[in-house]
Amino acid sequence: MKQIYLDHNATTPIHPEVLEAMLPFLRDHFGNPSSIHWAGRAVAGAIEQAREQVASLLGCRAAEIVFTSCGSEGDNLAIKGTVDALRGQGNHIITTEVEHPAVLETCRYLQERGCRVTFLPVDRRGALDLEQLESAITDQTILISVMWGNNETGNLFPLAEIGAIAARHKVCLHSDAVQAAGKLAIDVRAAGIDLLVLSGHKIGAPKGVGAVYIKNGTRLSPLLHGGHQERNRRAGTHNVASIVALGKACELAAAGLATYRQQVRRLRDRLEDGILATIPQVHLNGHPDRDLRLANTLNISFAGIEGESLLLNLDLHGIAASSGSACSSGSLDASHVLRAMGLESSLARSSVRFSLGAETTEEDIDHVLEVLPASVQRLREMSPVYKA
Ligand SMILES: Cc1ncc(COP(=O)(O)O)c(C=O)c1O
Ligand code: FES
Repeated sequence: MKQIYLDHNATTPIHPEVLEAMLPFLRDHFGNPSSIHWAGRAVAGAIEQAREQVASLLGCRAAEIVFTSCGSEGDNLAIKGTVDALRGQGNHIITTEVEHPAVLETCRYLQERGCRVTFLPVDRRGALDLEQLESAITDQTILISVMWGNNETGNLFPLAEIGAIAARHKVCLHSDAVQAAGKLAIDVRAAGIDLLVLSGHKIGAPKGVGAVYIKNGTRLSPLLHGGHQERNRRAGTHNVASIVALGKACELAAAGLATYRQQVRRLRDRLEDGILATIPQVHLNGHPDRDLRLANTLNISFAGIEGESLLLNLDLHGIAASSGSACSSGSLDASHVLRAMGLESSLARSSVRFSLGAETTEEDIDHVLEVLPASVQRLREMSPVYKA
């Protein structure tokens, strides 16, 4: 059976050129980049090259990039590191109700320890009210944290406008760009961002590596204490091969950005149009303006059925998709993102996320469009709650 992978927001396959780039660092170059001898020097240069490659994707300087073990670590570092460094200045954080758990749970953790956190609501489309954001700022506010692209709906947030607000009030701005980096153009300087997080496994590098952009001059305490790696901002011997891979993945993403967006967007729109045209009682979750969503993401609720049942059904046909985020699959709770958008709980539980990738083909999409209507129909016929 043909396998069709439409869960790229959960993780992506390693790009063949990325694998090629990292292999010598697993096989031959084993040195510790902090060592001064030949074995260390052989890998230290590769780490610095990777730093340049990541910086170039984001429009910053290499010295402003710190490597981490994943996107979640990056978000923890950005948020806890700011709160710790700016302890004397204030204790209020502004974020949104639709962040990834790496941000939400970090903020809740800090809330239990005395921080005040404002979780901004979103409207039915999943959009923020920027006036509400601005009026939430007080003289105690030390951090605004808003994601660039939402992992479940693909919704994009206007970081440049938020950057202007943050600058006006001189508040530090963090963005979780794990889903956006490598999928669309990001210029951290133009957007006025102080801290930005990305993760390797969403863009063709392996799992377990990420990076944080820390604007020159930003006050940030480290999360990991120990050695002097990463200019004292992140202790721990470098994961050399994965860092090399992340650098290569960023280089490839930067070079292929326009093609990726165009190609993936065309296929995503084909899937979206096909579903809306052939299946009754479906609800698009996310911004109706497709320009305001990640080009690869489509989130749809199929009234009357459980998203999980539909996923199992699709899986029998070799189609991999997901309901919301990978880390909460298996949980029966409706997605916090869809609930924040005001979707009633049964409709939220009937949602399925399709996230395409660079290797997705037109045949893949057509196959899904062949299988999906009959699967939905069959599940609805068995459903005690569905009314045609
Ligand atoms: C928006 C967002 N932030 C953070 C993360 C966490 O990244 P990582 O899996 O590298 O820890 C993810 C991964 O699902 C994500 O989608
Ligand atoms: S950690 Fe990846 S989806 Fe939650």
